[in-house]
Amino acid sequence: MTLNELLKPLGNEHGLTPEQERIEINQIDMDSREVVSGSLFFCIKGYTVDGHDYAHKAIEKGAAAIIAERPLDVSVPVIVVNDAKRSMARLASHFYDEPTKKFQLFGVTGTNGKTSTTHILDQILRDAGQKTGMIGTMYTKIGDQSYDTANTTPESLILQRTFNQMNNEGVQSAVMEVSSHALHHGRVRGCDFDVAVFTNLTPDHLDYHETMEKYLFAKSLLFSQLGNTYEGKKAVINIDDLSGPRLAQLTTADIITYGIRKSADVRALDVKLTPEGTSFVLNAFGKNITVSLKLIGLFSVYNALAAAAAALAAGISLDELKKSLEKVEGVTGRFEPVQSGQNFSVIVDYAHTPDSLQNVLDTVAELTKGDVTVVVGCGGDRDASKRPVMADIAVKRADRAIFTSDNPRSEDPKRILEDMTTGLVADNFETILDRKLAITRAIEEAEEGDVVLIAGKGHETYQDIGGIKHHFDDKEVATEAIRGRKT
Ligand SMILES: CC(=O)N[C@H]1[C@@H](OP(=O)(O)OP(=O)(O)OC[C@H]2O[C@@H](n3ccc(=O)[nH]c3=O)[C@H](O)[C@@H]2O)O[C@H](CO)[C@@H](O)[C@@H]1O[C@H](C)C(=O)N[C@@H](C)C(=O)N[C@H](CCC(=O)O)C(=O)O
Ligand SMILES: Nc1ncnc2c1ncn2[C@@H]1O[C@H](COP(=O)(O)OP(=O)(O)OP(=O)(O)O)[C@@H](O)[C@H]1O
Ligand SMILES: N[C@H](CCC[C@H](N)C(=O)O)C(=O)O
Ligand SMILES: [Mg+2]
Repeated sequence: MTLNELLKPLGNEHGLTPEQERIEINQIDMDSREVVSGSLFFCIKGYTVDGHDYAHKAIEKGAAAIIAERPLDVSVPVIVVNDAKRSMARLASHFYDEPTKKFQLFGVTGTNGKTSTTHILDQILRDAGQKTGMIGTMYTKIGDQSYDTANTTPESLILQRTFNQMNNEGVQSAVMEVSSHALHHGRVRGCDFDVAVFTNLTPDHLDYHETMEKYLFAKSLLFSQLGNTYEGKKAVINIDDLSGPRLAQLTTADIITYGIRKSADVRALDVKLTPEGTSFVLNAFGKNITVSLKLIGLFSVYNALAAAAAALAAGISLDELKKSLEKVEGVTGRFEPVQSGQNFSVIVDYAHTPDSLQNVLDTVAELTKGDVTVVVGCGGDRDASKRPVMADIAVKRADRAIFTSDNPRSEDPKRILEDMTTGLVADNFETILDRKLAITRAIEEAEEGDVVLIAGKGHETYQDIGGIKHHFDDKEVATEAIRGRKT
């Protein structure tokens, strides 16, 4: 594609000579280390460094033109824009010929349940015979091939590149998690969502968004960018959540509500929770069907409803989706039991917000007669306001809490534990900084019928201490501790 053709979405006035307009662009990049001969390089101001400082490196590697937010004294054409990130999102979708217009795109946002909901929806779509793509916290997946990702929702350029690959590989539907950071940063600008799903909104990321109002505002961008009703776009909204009705007001798309407590288009009635699974009557647009899930807890019913409503929005039949819901297995690291022949339960879960910890502890309490010990910490360089709240939930809803390190990142792990426990009035907790020791202690002291809930890191296979990722897997450590017990 020529530079002139590539720049079309930005308007026509770039001050380029006819010769510069004809420059052939064969790749677009935001990382100088990936630039090849003929790349267009975007200078992005990051949190750590400023991409403008890497323009020279990019040119050394063959960049043919630069998009920047200020003029640069370099040997290749520089197109100056007000906001390089926004321009990148628009140009990336154009460069790859608007890939998301060519398949069905589902976006799932909300504080908790995005990964779980996307996995359930993916199962339903696959069972309906579709080739699917997935983008989220755990990986990017195209068909059966998965790729590592650094973010829950990657930067626009990486997103559009991935969508292009999905398109080339014949993907019919893609399901993605859309984080509030991504919405606020404009990473999903240029994504043509067909169905947007809202799970819930509870406190998290307030270091970044500052207030719940601003956090909701960021989430709402997914719904306000959904387009108008004539395009058949659908907004799938949890109407039991306090923010649900507000989001419904912020979109002109068709609305499909789901929930349990209130009247909704897609509703679960007569919910029965057991340690083995969950059953309910699924009432969808007036039609009833019974569903038995292998998934545990009321929150899983919400995730199943969200996925079911999105699938119905996309034309999947109720009978088809019932079959998928009944076979869907839990996602790695989400309420996942660790079994090594012991006579007590060990559950690894990814609860890292107050609401998810509360939900999971309530679920455990409801399903068990024994004592519950929770092992939990809070991540460093993340919302510190949730630390005392999570500690308070832990001591109130478990019989005993062991507070430990999560991913301290650049913070002093002792300080994080102090943030959690200073002012905590309770006598049923202790702090053990070393996560392995904390898990081992909880498991060594468990008695028959008890539950040990290891929360916060779920599927993660590392612990980030001071920016270095050490191998750490809660499930591995728990299995080792169970095997090491004398009885
Ligand atoms: C705070 C934040 O959002 N950071 C994101 C940001 O990193 P950054 O600002 O530090 O980037 P930087 O290193 O300063 O680089 C700036 C620019 O210089 C370029 N560069 C850099 C070095 C070089 O040699 N050459 C070069 O060209 C970089 O490619 C980049 O374009 O841009 C990176 C590339 O896109 C992201 O991976 C990174 O996410 C980090 C990993 C992160 O932790 N983000 C969190 C806050 C986040 O976004 N989380 C949400 C999920 C939240 C949730 O709901 O749970 C998510 O969607 O992941
Ligand atoms: N619908 C829900 N409501 C409340 N808590 C939930 C819900 N679904 C899952 N959880 C809890 O939240 C944890 C994380 O779930 P999941 O990974 O699906 O969320 P997520 O929104 O993808 O999180 P992240 O923001 O890290 O990507 C689970 O381990 C469980 O404890
Ligand atoms: N996507 C979440 C993951 C948190 C996981 C937890 N283990 C932590 O490190 O805080 C975040 O970036 O806030
Ligand atoms: Mg996720």
